[in-house]
Parts: sequence; C-alpha cells; structure tokens
Amino acid sequence: MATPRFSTNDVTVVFFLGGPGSGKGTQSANLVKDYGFVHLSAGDLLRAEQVREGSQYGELIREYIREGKIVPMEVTVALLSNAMADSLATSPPPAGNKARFLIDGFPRKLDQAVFFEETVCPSELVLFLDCPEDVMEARLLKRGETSGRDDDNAASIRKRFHTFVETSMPVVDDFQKKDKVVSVKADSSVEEVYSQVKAGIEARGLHPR
Ligand SMILES: Nc1ncnc2c1ncn2[C@@H]1O[C@H](COP(=O)(O)OP(=O)(O)O)[C@@H](O)[C@H]1O
Ligand SMILES: O=c1ccn([C@@H]2O[C@H](COP(=O)(O)OP(=O)(O)O)[C@@H](O)[C@H]2O)c(=O)[nH]1
Repeated sequence: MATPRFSTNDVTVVFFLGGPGSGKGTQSANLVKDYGFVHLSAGDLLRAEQVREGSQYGELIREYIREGKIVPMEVTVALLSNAMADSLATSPPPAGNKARFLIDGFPRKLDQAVFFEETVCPSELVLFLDCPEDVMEARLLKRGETSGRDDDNAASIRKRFHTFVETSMPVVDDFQKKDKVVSVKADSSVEEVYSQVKAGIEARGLHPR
C-alpha cells in the first residue's frame, strides 16, 4: 500500500462534514482562531481552481458544482494535498507542535475518504454538523442573496441535498462505526453551536492553542 504523503506524527487532520448550509464555514473561522487550525475548504479550493487562468478543469468544475455533483476526486485531493504542503512550507506550526488542518466539506464520498487517508494523511476525527434540511435551505437562500455562488439557488440546493443524503451521509456513518465522529446539533445560534463544537472536540483531546 502507498505511504501517505504526510505522517500523523507531524500533522493532525480533522474532517469537517455537514449538509450544505449547516454552518461549516462559519464555525471554521472560530476553530481557526482558538485552536490554531489551518482551514482548507474543498469547495473554496475548487472554486479558485475553476477561475484559475490556464486550469484544464475550469469548465468541468463549474458544471459539477452547479449540478450539486461531486467533482472527480483526483482533482480535489490534489488541491487539498498541495494546499497542505504549501501551508507547511510557508507557515509551519509553532516548534514542538503538530500542524492542524481542518478539512471543510470533504470527503463527500466513501472512495474519497479511503483515497485521501491512504495517499495524503489519515484523519484524527470527524466533526459533523447535524442540521435539518428546512433550516439549511433557508440559510442558503439567504446566503444566495449576496454570495454570488452559482449553486445557492433553489434548484441547485435541492440537488446538493440529494447528493448529501445519498452519497455523503454514508461517509459520516462509516466514520461513526469507527467511533471517530463528534456530532453537534447545528440549528441553534452560531454561539450555541460553537460551544457544543468546543465541548465535543475537547472531549477528544483537542485543546486551544
Ligand atoms: N448557527 C447559525 N444560525 C444562523 N445562521 C447561520 C448559522 N451558521 C451559519 N449561518 C449562516 O448560514 C449560511 C450558511 O453557513 P455556512 O457557514 O456558509 O455553511 P456551510 O459552509 O456548511 O455551507 C451563512 O450565510 C451563515 O452566515
Ligand atoms: O470535496 C468536494 C467538496 C465540494 N465539491 C463541490 O463543491 C460544491 C460546494 O461545496 P462547499 O463545501 O463549498 O459548500 P456547501 O455545499 O457545503 O455549502 C459541492 O456541492 C460539490 O459540487 C466537490 O465536488 N467535492
């Protein structure tokens, strides 16, 4: 079997999952501030690649995102892996500490989870935001008024929910069987959700930095 690019002796990877609009990006900002995570959003990396001059994947990414489908994993995993390497090279963690990566919105499919853990780095735990669809839908429609995102419209949102239930929840269920999931109810205020997030990860031994 291939050796992962990064060792868990040097790097702590936390996957951050939850439906579209569950609040991953919002809570990530808090976690970066208090726990020294480097935040890597798979969706943000894909959107940046989509508009990068000379990218051979621009059109493909645009189409997949609008349809709420999952971009072929080789593209996403390469973007994440290279972003981790860049971060380690340009802003390494304080001496004697492991680098902490919060990988937001990934893995969204079981084969992506397996491929990432085999070739990039095994995860330490999975943080999951559990939010009802009607709440997520209302948040996304509101976000769509200003986000400029192609996929924050009613038709794309419906497709994203479908992909989440059919394809991404099995990833959460699989990690749950391995007892790696911290699950937090995400339909209350930002502050309330964050206090549950903190309690959940600290119970797993991750402390502020
Ligand atoms: N707990 C919350 N209560 C109300 N609105 C929220 C909450 N968390 C996030 N939001 C808002 O909902 C929208 C989706 O949140 P975001 O963090 O972008 O979700 P995700 O990254 O999971 O798609 C954003 O406009 C955000 O400001
Ligand atoms: O690993 C990933 C992460 C995201 N996406 C695509 O990017 C979109 C937006 O994802 P993001 O995490 O930015 O937003 P969310 O849907 O969670 O609000 C998804 O619907 C997918 O089309 C993908 O293909 N692979």
